[in-house]
Amino acid sequence: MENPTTSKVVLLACGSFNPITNMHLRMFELARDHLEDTGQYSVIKGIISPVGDAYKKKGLIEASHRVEMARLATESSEWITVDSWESQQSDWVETSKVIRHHYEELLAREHNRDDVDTIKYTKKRRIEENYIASSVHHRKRDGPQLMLLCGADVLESFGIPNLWKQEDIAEIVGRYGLVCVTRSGGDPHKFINQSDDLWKYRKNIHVVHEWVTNDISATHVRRALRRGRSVRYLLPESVVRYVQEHSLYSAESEQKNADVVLAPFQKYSDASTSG
Ligand SMILES: Nc1ncnc2c1ncn2[C@@H]1O[C@H](COP(=O)(O)OP(=O)(O)OP(=O)(O)O)[C@@H](O)[C@H]1O
Ligand SMILES: NC(=O)c1ccc[n+]([C@@H]2O[C@H](COP(=O)(O)O)[C@@H](O)[C@H]2O)c1
Repeated sequence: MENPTTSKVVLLACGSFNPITNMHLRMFELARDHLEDTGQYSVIKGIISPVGDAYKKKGLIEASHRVEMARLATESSEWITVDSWESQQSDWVETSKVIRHHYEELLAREHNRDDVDTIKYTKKRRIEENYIASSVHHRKRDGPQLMLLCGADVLESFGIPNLWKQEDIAEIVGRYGLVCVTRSGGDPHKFINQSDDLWKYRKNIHVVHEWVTNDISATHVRRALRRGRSVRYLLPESVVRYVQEHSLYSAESEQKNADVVLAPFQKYSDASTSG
């Protein structure tokens, strides 16, 4: 049964997922436990959104493979899903726009649910229209919240000059909210403290401490694969099989986009640091 005192949350993780690792999946579990422990939130869904090919990061293999691996990895999860909308766009989509897209989808889904509920309700009890309208309004206010889920490296990347637009950071953190999982070497609390912009929105930033030092990274996995080393237990078994079947990640694939001088996400000229 839904607890009426908690806010429903959908977690959205954006990244290359090149390939998806066990740590990406663990990040969702850690975030859900952390938010639900506060007694204020109930996490209803997790969305993995792999970036499109136009991101042009070095070594980024085709989105179709990355999406498929993420699908295999989440097959057994009851709440983590994969969404390919971002990966199918021909141009790179800034993260703020990806969040906006998913938020609109959530609202549309809620709206449809409200419509169905309203019809059922009217049929059953024939309550006056204005009462129904007010209950629909109430539900909207209590609709799910969308939060961006990321590792501490992404939060700290907010401080890299010309990487993120200041208004995008304000929108992501101020309007939606952020759940940030610690990663070895980083100190998100210190970073938030040193940034005036982030400090302003500190109540919307949930830092989740990962006590088990776990530095699995996709970079490490790709390196092991091109050296013919085992990646078992770093990735879900189904993903290990997929990588083998399609002979993914070689010295050659690591050179993809190596000649791209400035990738699209590095091209802002009007951006400034997060303060
Ligand atoms: N070990 C980890 N601990 C915490 N967060 C992580 C970890 N690995 C990945 N993440 C987070 O998962 C999201 C997607 O990550 P991404 O696809 O860039 O993986 P990555 O392992 O950092 O990749 P790469 O090594 O290719 O840069 C990011 O928010 C990233 O910070
Ligand atoms: N300005 C922006 O919106 C911006 C800048 C850099 C990275 N990103 C996003 O952050 C994620 C980072 O992923 P990687 O760490 O794999 O590069 C990607 O989803 C990327 O689209 C967004």
